[in-house]
Amino acid sequence: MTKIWVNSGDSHVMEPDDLWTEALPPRLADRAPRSERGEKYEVLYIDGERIDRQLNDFMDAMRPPGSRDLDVRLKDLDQEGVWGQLAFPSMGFWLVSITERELARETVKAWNNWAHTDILSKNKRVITPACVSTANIEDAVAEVERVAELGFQSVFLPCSTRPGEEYALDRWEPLWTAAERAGLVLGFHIGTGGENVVFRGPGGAIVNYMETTYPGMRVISHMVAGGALDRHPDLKILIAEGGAGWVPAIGDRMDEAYRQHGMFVRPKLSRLPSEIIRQQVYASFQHDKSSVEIVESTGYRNVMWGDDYPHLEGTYGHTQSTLRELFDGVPDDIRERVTRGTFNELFRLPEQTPQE
Ligand SMILES: CC(C)(COP(=O)(O)O)[C@@H](O)C(=O)NCCC(=O)NCCSC(=O)[C@]1(C)CCC[C@@]2(C)[C@@H]3[C@@H]4C[C@@H]5C[C@]3(C[C@]5(C)O4)[C@H](O)C[C@@H]21
Ligand SMILES: [Mn+2]
Repeated sequence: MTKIWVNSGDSHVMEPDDLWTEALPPRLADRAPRSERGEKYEVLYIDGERIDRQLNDFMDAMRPPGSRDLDVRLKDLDQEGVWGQLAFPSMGFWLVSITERELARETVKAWNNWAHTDILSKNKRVITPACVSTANIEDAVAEVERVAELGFQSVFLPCSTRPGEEYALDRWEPLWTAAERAGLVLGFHIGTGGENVVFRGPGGAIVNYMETTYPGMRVISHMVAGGALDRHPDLKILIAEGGAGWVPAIGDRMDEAYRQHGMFVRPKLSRLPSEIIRQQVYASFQHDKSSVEIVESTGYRNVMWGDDYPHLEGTYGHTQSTLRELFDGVPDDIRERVTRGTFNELFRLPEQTPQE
């Protein structure tokens, strides 16, 4: 049976444990994110703060052979039919929790230098976003300009922000300007920037899974209603791993707010929220049938498949069967759009995806 070749808009690199100890002086490296295996949980330390993270068995469960080895990863990808990946950070996700300016700036720079040297410069199929400081916008702008020169095509940002730092606020404007000017896609990955376990009780595993999806919606409402995307029409944002079926629906609801509460709306927008979403907002999913169905039923086309490799929520080991279930009976142009076209609209891979 011929393979359906796809690009993945949501994958992950697993950083070496000594990334920051190798790159930074001890006075900074000792405060960089590090994880230790506790009795039951992986224990995370960030700038001296201890955070009990994931259940050990949860973390152990997600380990395809190539998680930490690029050459083996490419073999995994050939086996699964994935040509290219936009591979988000793993430990690098926690850099967004650092609020001290120098530590944030230096740990981010070290992460980007590692990704450039060990991933981007060593292969033609896996690219990573760059990290930026969320502690100081000036530093974030400087890093955007630096990584654009190095060939990065996107920037990772957390879906949740600290109170008073919401994305609709003006504080972020220099970063939007720099990212648009550099042509970098803003990649907001779900489950970052806030607590991922907010409910302990019946249904906790599913409730918390949903609780990490909602901040992805909030990113869109802030970036659209706050005017950032209207002011920067060439800026594109990707909500990674949150599914895509709900995107047109929130566009409708924001249009309704824009019209029915027009007397309260500020800033006024040059386009309806749903138009801005259709032109500048992208979303990735792994298994959701609804993410494919809404392309044909609503005409929202910025839907991108993702393998979430090497995470448990991803498709490693069952990618081709997932793709056949998703695209059986789906018109070719929609399958092509979701499996490769949307990715290729946002990112340039040195070597193009093989045709089926
Ligand atoms: C949720 C509980 C504690 C409920 O327990 P109880 O029934 O009350 O005893 C239990 O079921 C559990 O620990 N489950 C493990 C999975 C989990 O932590 N779920 C949280 C919500 S889902 C999530 O946070 C995603 C978005 C999706 C799963 C992978 C995820 C945790 C990843 C994983 C772990 C870590 C966090 C990270 C990036 C990272 C490097 O990879 C994202 O920031 C976030 C992400
Ligand atoms: Mn992911």
